[in-house]
Amino acid sequence: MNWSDTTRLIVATILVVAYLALCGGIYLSERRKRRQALRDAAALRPAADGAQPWLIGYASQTGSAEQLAWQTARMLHTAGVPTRVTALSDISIDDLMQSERALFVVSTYGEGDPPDNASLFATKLMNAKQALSHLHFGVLMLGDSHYAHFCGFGHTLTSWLRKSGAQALFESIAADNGNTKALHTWQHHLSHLAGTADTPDWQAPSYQQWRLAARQCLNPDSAGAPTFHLELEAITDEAIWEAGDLVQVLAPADQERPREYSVASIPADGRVHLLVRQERREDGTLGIASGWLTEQALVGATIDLRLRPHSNFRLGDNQHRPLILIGNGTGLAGLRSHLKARAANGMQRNWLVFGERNAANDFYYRDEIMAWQNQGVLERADIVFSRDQEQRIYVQDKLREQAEQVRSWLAADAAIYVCGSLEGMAGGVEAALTDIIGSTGVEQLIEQGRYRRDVY
Ligand SMILES: Cc1cc2nc3c(=O)[nH]c(=O)nc-3n(C[C@H](O)[C@H](O)[C@H](O)COP(=O)(O)O)c2cc1C
Repeated sequence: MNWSDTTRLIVATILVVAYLALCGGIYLSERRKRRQALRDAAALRPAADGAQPWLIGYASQTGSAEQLAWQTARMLHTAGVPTRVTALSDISIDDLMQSERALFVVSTYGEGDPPDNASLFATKLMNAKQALSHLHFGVLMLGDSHYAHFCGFGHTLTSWLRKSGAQALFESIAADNGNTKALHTWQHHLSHLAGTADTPDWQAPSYQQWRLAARQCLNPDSAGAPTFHLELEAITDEAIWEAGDLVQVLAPADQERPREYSVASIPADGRVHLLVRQERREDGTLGIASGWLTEQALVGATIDLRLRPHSNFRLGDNQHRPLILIGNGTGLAGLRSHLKARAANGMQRNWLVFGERNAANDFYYRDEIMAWQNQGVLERADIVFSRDQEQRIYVQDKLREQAEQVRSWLAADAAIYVCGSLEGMAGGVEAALTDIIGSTGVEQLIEQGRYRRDVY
């Protein structure tokens, strides 16, 4: 064996060992998660006497309703009431026929629409009256009264249950932005039903202090509103999050209404990155939260922030699949965190379809995106600038143009992640996908967890 053969052997051995260590790491982390899930389920297992579990269904986009559903289950469990917690889309008509008591914790999106993980339930079960006279139910409706259809889906669900003959255990409760009084009313009803004394209030979400470490305008001279890249450092606790997660920020001028932003970085960056567009109201004044983050707070200022796990938009089971990442404007934030995670994990089957106005001013993170293309982290990138040519083109037009590619990526088991504006983009993308793979195809993607959205 000559010298270069020995070197090759050493390098090959190191690569094999590194690969085995990586596989081992993934295996251990998956095993930890599985064990935690089993522990959660075991803690809430039905009582041995065969008592009928209460069904607790949640409809949740960004996790608040899901979290409250689990809190509800834990509280009932403590009182000796067995429960079964599940997303609305996983509830069948048989589940409802076999349950005597069901509690629903549901949020609302769009124009009074259900969150994605309830859309199948809404289209398949709620499209007709069912025979549910045996069922007793309670509904906690999460929403935001700034929207025209406040708690719209909660109300639609309540009236469908009533029309189907189910009996309300109490009036459905509307919680405006997680309002503590409404949550207390819900807890009070639960205690009463479970036959326990009122339990202590659930804690209002706690915020941590973060330092605004850097801020940069990404689109000087843009025809659109200024958009900023922000970097924040945790002052107190160690920060834990995953690609796809969100933050909630409290602006000093409005401590009642936190604003949500998608995180644009991964923990390995050491900082939470945000992509924030500066909003201006019609009278020319700055938006409360975006004005605070992009202008009034000085670099070095303390920001009240909390990280929110966004289970619907994390990679989860999709981490081994090819990804089609679609978005516009500040939606690039959520896609960037995924691309960073993919680059760190050596996953190269990624296709970015991103839209903004003009290449000259609005190509956020251009160098990074080009570098990902050169390094092969992005197998394909279609950056669409709507106003760089006579005829406006958008991400949905690009998808239609690339229909064959979309079909071939989906045939290779790809998952689709959409981040950005609800108005125009999200609906346009869904219509394009429906044209390309049919409505049954889209439904199947949703059912398989391969169509995830973080839209606002
Ligand atoms: C893009 C977007 C659209 C929303 N649309 C509505 C709406 O039409 N009506 C409403 O009451 N609340 C609306 N909300 C507020 C959510 O329902 C509310 O924040 C809820 O607590 C989210 O719960 P979740 O984390 O379980 O999804 C909207 C929130 C966002 C971000």
